Amino acid sequence: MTSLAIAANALRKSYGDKTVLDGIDLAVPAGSVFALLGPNGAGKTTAVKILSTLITPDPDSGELRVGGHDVATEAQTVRAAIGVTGQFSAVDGLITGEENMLLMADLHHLSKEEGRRVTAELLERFDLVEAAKKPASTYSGGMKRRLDIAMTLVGSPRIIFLDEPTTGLDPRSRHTMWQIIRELVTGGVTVFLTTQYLEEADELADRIAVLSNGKIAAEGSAEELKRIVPGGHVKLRFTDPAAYRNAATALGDAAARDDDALALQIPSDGSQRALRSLLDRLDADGIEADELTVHTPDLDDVFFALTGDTNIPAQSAQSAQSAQSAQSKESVR
Ligand SMILES: Nc1ncnc2c1ncn2[C@@H]1O[C@H](COP(=O)(O)OP(=O)(O)OP(=O)(O)O)[C@@H](O)[C@H]1O
Repeated sequence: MTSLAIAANALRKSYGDKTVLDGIDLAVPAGSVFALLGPNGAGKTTAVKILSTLITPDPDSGELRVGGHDVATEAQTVRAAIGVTGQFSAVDGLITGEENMLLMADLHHLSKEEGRRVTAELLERFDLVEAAKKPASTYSGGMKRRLDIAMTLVGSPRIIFLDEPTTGLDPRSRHTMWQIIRELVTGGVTVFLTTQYLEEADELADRIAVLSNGKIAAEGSAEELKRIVPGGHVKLRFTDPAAYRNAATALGDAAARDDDALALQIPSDGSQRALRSLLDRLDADGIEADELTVHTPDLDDVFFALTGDTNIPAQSAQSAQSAQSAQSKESVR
């Protein structure tokens, strides 16, 4: 069984009479990327601050373990196991990038020699060698984020919290940051990421939780989440007009026709059961499509459905568990 890097049970936080986190559960397997997705003010930073021991949850919260340690009673041990970067960056703009790194090495009680070695290695890894002797205030947004992560890595954390790591970055810097995050995970680090960017969660996260009104409105892999909103369909393409007409007749009103493209579109959640039933119907009439494509809605659809004012119900715990991850976004037969 995979061990959990982060396990939160009924996590609650209120400010006065404003409930920010209304009893959320989190389970993040070690070595995975977990994305907490939510609109502005949803409580993402609050969750990161609690998990990283910067603030305490409400007393009626359940158990909260990070790196196997109880956040309430073993905060020091938790702090030693984690790294945090993001909106409350530790970068000091008045000193150089290298000095920031060396300061961090001091804080982690590395020897002078070891501190210099680790600093040089990380500056190299994050492409900051040229800028190393310049004040960090002169760095671009992307360079500051890279320095911030490099500083976090001085302590060799096993769990890293990245609070909106690419907000405000240009596309190239964003892709560099994604690459850095992927490499961290390859090295066995667990990444807890908050983001407002659906694309980012889709690119990086093994599991995504959508935070809305203080609750986890849905949780699953990107593919699982896409399947809980309407808009999914199966497309059948034909090259033979006769086969197309046969299929259109066999499926009747269930299929939307595109006579020019010889394509039929059938609403479907893309589940194995739905596909089997469709294929059975086609087989029964001896119809063979030249191409079958499953289209699932994208994460934007999910996000707006779950965080906006719509009639999509919140995902039940049971459907979250039973959602299958085998379905790829575009599975072509
Ligand atoms: N110290 C505080 N006192 C009172 N209210 C607070 C405090 N910190 C956060 N809040 C409120 O809690 C809510 C959640 O804030 P939080 O920063 O966690 O949201 P977020 O999802 O990270 O948003 P963003 O994407 O804008 O950073 C907001 O309404 C915020 O105003």
